[in-house]
Amino acid sequence: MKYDALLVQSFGGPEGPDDVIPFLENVLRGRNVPRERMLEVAEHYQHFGGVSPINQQNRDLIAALEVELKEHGVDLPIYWGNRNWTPYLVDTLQQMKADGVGHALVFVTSVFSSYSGCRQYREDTAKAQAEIGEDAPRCDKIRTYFNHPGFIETMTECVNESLAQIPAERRDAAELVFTAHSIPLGMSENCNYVKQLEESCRLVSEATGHAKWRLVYQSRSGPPTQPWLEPDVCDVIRDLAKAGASDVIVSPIGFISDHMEVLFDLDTEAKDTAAEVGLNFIRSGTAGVRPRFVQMIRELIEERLNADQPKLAVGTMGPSHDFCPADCCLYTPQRPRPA
Ligand SMILES: C=CC1=C(C)c2cc3[nH]c(cc4nc(cc5[nH]c(cc1n2)c(C)c5CCC(=O)O)C(CCC(=O)O)=C4C)c(C)c3C=C
Ligand SMILES: [Fe+2]
Ligand SMILES: [Fe+2]
Repeated sequence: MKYDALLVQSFGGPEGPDDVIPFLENVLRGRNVPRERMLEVAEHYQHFGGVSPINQQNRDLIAALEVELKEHGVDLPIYWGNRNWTPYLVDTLQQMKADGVGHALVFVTSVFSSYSGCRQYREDTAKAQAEIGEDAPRCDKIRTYFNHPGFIETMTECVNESLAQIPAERRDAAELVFTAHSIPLGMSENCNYVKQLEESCRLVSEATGHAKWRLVYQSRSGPPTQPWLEPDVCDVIRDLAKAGASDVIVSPIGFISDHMEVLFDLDTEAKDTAAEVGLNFIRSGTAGVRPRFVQMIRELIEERLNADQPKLAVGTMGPSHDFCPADCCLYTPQRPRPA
């Protein structure tokens, strides 16, 4: 297939204190999340000067990708558009149209398939295209990469670096805890989020040779009455300490960069919890601009440009679909019944 550009589609984040509340209002529009939770999360951002690192991380990823594509003769300009903050997707698509882009490949920064990480990005695109009108660039999302060797090797490298920080005599007993964004059970029922996460964790654990792992969740935002994926990382840290563990490695496999949910929910909250209960806490890295990860994105682009290119996947689930079926990652939130 012929494409004229790569679009990096992401979440967006505030770039200063005054951006925080309007950004969170964008994130939570139409969501069943108590206002108190929004204000609590706002405090996390204000802790860091109201600046989310996610935007700079996306700029860094794009710069690394530009070099990677050039070095391998892939001639595609790269654009960047967000859901919740500038540069907004609609403005980016408008610019792409002005630059003569007719058909773009899209790399979405969410790894695992869910409404928020898959379908909502496609809905964002359709909405922006409708606003622009008939000549809006066509956009094809690149398949999910949870079992691409480039993602698994990158996360394995991160976990191996963490294991190496634990004294050899304690290493085998260390608890490897993979984390991902919690989502409402009603959302997880209609997608392969948990299944894909379990497969990625299993593959990374196998590649590291460290069998003592579990998958837990973080960053829950729903009201207490709504069931979300559990257990929560901080509860698990407390339980592990009670059970006599000494070392815990926390690997945020659900995220590709150290954005606010990693810096606050793990590096602040989970780390403090571990300190309280006397556990040695090691936070493992995210993919960021690690070379194998950037190479993976180039490989995913090349397999779409060239039908002869192999579609790489490890484990038992095979490469995911290039085009999402009509019912992919559907979610219709249940509104709480009036009292
Ligand atoms: C109903 C589900 C979700 C609510 C409510 C929610 C609130 C919320 N999220 C953030 C910040 C981030 N969320 C990110 C990704 C993300 N969020 C959900 C679900 C809900 N979030 C999903 C399923 C995903 C996709 C999985 C993933 O990408 O990890 C991200 C990461 C974006 C990225 O890396 O591209 C951030 C950051 C806030 C501040 C918030 C409100 C309280
Ligand atoms: Fe989220
Ligand atoms: Fe999907």
